[in-house]
Amino acid sequence: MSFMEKLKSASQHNRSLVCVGLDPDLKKLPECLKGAEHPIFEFNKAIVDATRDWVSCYKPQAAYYAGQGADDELKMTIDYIHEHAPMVPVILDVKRGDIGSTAEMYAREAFERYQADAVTVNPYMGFDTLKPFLDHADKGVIILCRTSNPNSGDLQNLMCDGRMVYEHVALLARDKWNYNNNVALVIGATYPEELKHVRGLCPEMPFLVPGVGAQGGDVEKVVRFGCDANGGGLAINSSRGIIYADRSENFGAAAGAAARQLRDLINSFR
Ligand SMILES: O=C(O)c1cc(=O)[nH]c(=O)n1[C@@H]1O[C@H](COP(=O)(O)O)[C@@H](O)[C@H]1O
Repeated sequence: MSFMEKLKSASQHNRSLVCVGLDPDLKKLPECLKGAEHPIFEFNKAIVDATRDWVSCYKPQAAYYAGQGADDELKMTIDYIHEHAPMVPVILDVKRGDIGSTAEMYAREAFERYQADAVTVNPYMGFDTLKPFLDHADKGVIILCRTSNPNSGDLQNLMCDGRMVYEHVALLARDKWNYNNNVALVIGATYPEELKHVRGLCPEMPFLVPGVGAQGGDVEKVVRFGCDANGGGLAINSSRGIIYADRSENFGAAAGAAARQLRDLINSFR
């Protein structure tokens, strides 16, 4: 099954637009996991076990694994999701972007080494740097468009040929880069007006929307402005807001409850 089919099917089956971000920081893990051989994996495993019925996808952020020397635990986590939550796709959030020959290797890293269903990419260097990802027709390629961070407008809102840079990205994604129907866009929940605008430009494209929870994005606006005509088309990510819902030994159950609560809140606006 392709990423797009998997995302749709998990979203329908679990009636959920929630993406759980697996961004484990060793310093924030519950005491009960300290001293475990693979604490990050054990943490993720409990989060996945508790949340898999309430989500449409998972998104491990690669920096948390690379920065803490835990590449093996990233691989173990993705393998675990494929085995124990096989209908739920995995987005490897690594925001890649480099010249074509290097991008080929990054695509191999995401899709062959880690067996991710989708990857996040940075379009700053242009089409040839995205092509090695886009050519994998069954994999999702999720392109940064209007990101959630405070200074995202520095470049993304610059006017150029009568449009802002992020609008150019949305139009290129819609008209030139989506030749395998495997493209999605990242739009931050912290910029709901831009989300509405990009939905107008790209009525059918799925959007990954990070920035609810810890970054304070407004869930109601995200849903009302971002859904497609069928009330779907969004993967709304929360990482810290779900994985650290409780930092005692009860963390798994608390994450499950937080994911379910976010799912229900989102659904109440659909
Ligand atoms: O591509 C992303 O996922 C992403 C894009 C963006 O514009 N903003 C953003 O926060 N993210 C990621 O989404 C997650 C947000 O985490 P929380 O703020 O803890 O929910 C992190 O993994 C970020 O790297």
